[in-house]
Amino acid sequence: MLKAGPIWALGAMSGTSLDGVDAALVLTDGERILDFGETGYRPYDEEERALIRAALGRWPGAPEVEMAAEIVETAHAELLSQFGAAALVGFHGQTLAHDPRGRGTHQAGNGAVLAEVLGVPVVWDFRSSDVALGGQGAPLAPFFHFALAKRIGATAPLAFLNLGGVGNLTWVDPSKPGPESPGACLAFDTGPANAPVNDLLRSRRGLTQDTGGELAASGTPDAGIIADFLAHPYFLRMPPKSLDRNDFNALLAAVAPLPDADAAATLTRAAAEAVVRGTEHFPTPVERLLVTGGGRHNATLMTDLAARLPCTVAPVESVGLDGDMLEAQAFAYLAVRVARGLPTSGPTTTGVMALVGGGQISHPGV
Ligand SMILES: Nc1ncnc2c1ncn2[C@@H]1O[C@H](COP(=O)(O)OP(=O)(O)OP(=O)(O)O)[C@@H](O)[C@H]1O
Ligand SMILES: CC(=O)N[C@H]1[C@@H]2OC[C@@H](O2)[C@@H](O)[C@@H]1O[C@H](C)C(=O)O
Repeated sequence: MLKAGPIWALGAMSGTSLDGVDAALVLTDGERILDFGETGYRPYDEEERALIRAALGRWPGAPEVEMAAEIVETAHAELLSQFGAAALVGFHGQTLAHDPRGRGTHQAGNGAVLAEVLGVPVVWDFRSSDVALGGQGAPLAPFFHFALAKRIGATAPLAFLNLGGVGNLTWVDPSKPGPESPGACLAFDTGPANAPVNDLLRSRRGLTQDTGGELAASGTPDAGIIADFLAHPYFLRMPPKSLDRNDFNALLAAVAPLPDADAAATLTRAAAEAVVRGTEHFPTPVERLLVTGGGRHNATLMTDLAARLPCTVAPVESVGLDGDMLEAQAFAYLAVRVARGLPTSGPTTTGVMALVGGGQISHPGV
């Protein structure tokens, strides 16, 4: 087991929006964050993205999954081998299917392969043991969010919102001693965030995203579709709770008859409303919501949120953090926690029965 004391760990995340791999160095002892280091990004090209997309919703054993895993491993090896100083790697992989109370959760990419290529220990498969112990296996960033709240000197409860393919919220109380302390964190997925609008732009216009939320800004949200969406039982379910990228495909189907701009406006407003519903589960109100993930670049989504929430809504850059790299940094931090035998999730972040340290460690040459 890793001894106490800070090390530079390299985290890597390939998120549900399928844009590419983010990587970032963090100096941490698995409790405190002492510094942030170099970052990098390796986009998937069109062919790679199409092959990963073809594996979504499939499980190990399917040829599409093997193909996706190879792409994920190669992209990570290319990106991570450019970093020098890491003593440990945290490799999330690419979620292809997530069904925690059914077939489980699967992130493509084998950490043992990466450990060989990189010549350093790799922590990976972060979600399976949480699911095996009755948890959702997601979200896992909350313990890192707690450490971030401490690092920025927060003393009152605040929330982090990640707007990736799916959205997730973490409420944290930084006055508690650690993320595993009772009452320190509450976390859950809010609903679809960028994934539906990306899928719309891809199918209607051959684009990857609604840059700046400009198309959505030029349309009118369909109130009936949003009301139907918000009637989904997911929003009333008590957290912790998590989602698969494709759990809300019905929303995308519902906007099919609308013109492009109205469809984009509807999907964007739905993402914002899902977050608002999420905040209703907070144990206490927060004064600020710090937004990370690519959706913070979507001005329409950010305006929709600010107009509907009683607190300050600001990108994490407002407190000196990097919203494009936060999740990669999270997996660097979590890797050190795994290596030190510290928990990475608990009953209030994933609904797991007890505190659990997810992840297996692969060493090179073994
Ligand atoms: N300038 C922009 N304007 C609008 N949307 C943007 C912009 N930049 C990024 N995005 C959105 O953010 C997405 C990428 O976000 P991010 O990298 O946080 O997602 P992810 O990490 O793949 O997802 P997850 O957190 O669900 O795993 C893009 O696919 C796009 O939808
Ligand atoms: C199963 C899975 O990969 N979930 C992702 C996804 O993307 C956002 C949201 O859904 C969150 O639950 C999670 O990722 C972040 C990094 C997390 O685990 O905190």
